[in-house]
Order: sequence, then structure tokens, then C-alpha cells
Amino acid sequence: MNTIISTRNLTKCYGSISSVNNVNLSVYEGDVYGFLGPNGAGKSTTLKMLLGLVQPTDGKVTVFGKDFSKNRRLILSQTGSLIESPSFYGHLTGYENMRIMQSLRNVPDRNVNEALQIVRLEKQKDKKVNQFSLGMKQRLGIAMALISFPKLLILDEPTNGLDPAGIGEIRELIQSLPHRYGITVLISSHLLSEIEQIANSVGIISQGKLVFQGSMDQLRSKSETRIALKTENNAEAERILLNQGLSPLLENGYLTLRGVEDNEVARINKTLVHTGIDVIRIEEQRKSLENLFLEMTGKESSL
Ligand SMILES: Nc1ncnc2c1ncn2[C@@H]1O[C@H](COP(=O)(O)OP(=O)(O)OP(=O)(O)O)[C@@H](O)[C@H]1O
Repeated sequence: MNTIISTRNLTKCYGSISSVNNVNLSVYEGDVYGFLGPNGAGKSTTLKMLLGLVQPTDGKVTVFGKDFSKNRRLILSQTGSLIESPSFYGHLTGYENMRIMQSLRNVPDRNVNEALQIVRLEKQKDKKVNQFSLGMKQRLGIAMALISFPKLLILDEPTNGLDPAGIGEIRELIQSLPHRYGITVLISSHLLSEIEQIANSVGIISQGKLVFQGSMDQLRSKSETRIALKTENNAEAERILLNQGLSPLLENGYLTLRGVEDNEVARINKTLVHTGIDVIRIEEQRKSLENLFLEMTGKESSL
């Protein structure tokens, strides 16, 4: 698995405050890497350092296996980005804006139409950008970032302000990029639900620090499983389970137990029934990803 982006102890301080604090990112080829964190966590600052728009206070950025500080031009020629709101000439059409980008990036004519097709704007390309909806503008911004068919695409909150249909379209589009065009994507968001649906790898940043990095599956497996029992006499059932060396917790009308295997659940059920306590429900409960995110960042997943 080739590493596309790697940072070592990447740090940015503004005065005495570290906005980004010793961050070690690893983004692999073919990833849709979701960079998740609440507002002000340090996402944009990190992405800007990856693009040379902000100078790190400390640490190292390596992209495509090359030191960014020594290979800036080469790396940027193979990287597309959309940071904050895209800027356009509103009095020109989508197509004309794309042509300007084409000449700036010095890429073949055919890339203009191909990129417009990918973002499904080919039919509206002759409209003036002033008359574009927010979703169309976001898609045009992505088309501009794609115009050179880069190896790496960096998108800072690309679905901000879009309605659910617009978000769905951008999600599909981004997910198709690695297998259709071999583009690795790094996308930031403050919405857990969005990253969960779009990314296969995830990094969670909170107050400038990377508090989790791994696959989406690894994140899901961190959400702990517990068994919840509802009986017709929870107080008595609790006493019996405590006597058996278990540590039940009485919460919201349920007795909950952590780390019990299936065969133990069956045994507990049998014991309770034998002592004359009816078991009304046995459920497996998982701490939601939402709660996990809250614990890791101390913030709501969507602010
Ligand atoms: N130029 C700057 N000067 C001083 N502080 C800054 C500057 N840029 C960012 N910061 C601070 O760095 C911290 C991280 O900001 P950043 O924009 O990277 O967060 P973010 O995760 O992208 O948040 P959001 O989702 O709100 O954009 C914030 O506390 C912000 O106020």
C-alpha cells in the first residue's frame, strides 16, 4: 500500500496557541480519507499546510514519498484542491471558468469537458456562474480541482451548506474517484454521519491533536458492545448477578453487562429463570459512533 500523504509531528502555532499539535497523518493510495473534527479543531490549518498555503511551525510533510518543502511544485502539479469556498468569475459561464483554469494549469482541452462530465455539469456549463445554485458552484469547484486529473484531491468541507440531495451527489462523486480515476481523496468535515458514509479511512482531530486514526471499520469496532437485560425484578436480578461475580449496572430500567460472551449470556438467562425471575428482554447494545466521537472530541458531532 503506497503512502500518499504522511506528516510527522506537524505543528502550527499562532502565538502561544497550537492550532495543530504534533499531527501524524497517514493517507494511503486509493483512500477516501475522512478528516473529521469539530469547528476550530485544526482541519483547515492542517490541509493548508499540506498545500503549502500555511507554513508549519514544526514537523514535516511528505506527499507521494517526497519532502514537500523541497518538491513543492512537483507535488502541487499532481494535487487538486478545494479549500473554503471556491472562487469564480460570476459573469462568465461555468465552461469559461473551466477554460481559464485549463490555461492556468496547462492541461489538454479534453480535460475541461471530462471534468464537467464527472461532476455532471455538462448540460449547465453555458450558464453564467452567478446563476448557479450553491450545489452547482460546489460541483464546479470540484471540477476545477479535478481538471488536471491529479493523483491527490484535497477537499475542505465540500458539502458545507448543501441540501441532502446535493450532499448525496457529491458523496457518490467522491466515492467513485479512487476506482474510476485512481485519485486518492482527503476530505474534511465536522459531520460524523458524512464521513461515516463516504470514507474508508478516518482521522479525528480535536483541539489540534489527532485523537484517532485508522479504518472506518476499526473506528466502528471501538464502539463497545454491552448486553442489556430487562427482568420483572431488576433489583433481585442485580443481587444474583453480583453474587456470581458479575458487575451489572442498573441503567434506565435495564441491567447492563460489559464484555460477556454469548455462552455466558445463555447461562445468566438460565440462572435468572431458575430462580424464578422472568427475563423480559435481552438486547445487545452498542455505544453509538456518535457517542464515541463525543467522548473523543468533547463536542457534538454536528455543531
Ligand atoms: N491565521 C490565524 N491566526 C490565528 N489563529 C488562527 C488562524 N487560522 C486559524 N486559527 C485558529 O486555529 C484553530 C484551528 O482553526 P481551523 O480553521 O484550522 O479549524 P477547523 O477545524 O478547520 O474549523 P472549521 O470547521 O470551523 O473551519 C482555531 O482556533 C482558529 O481560531
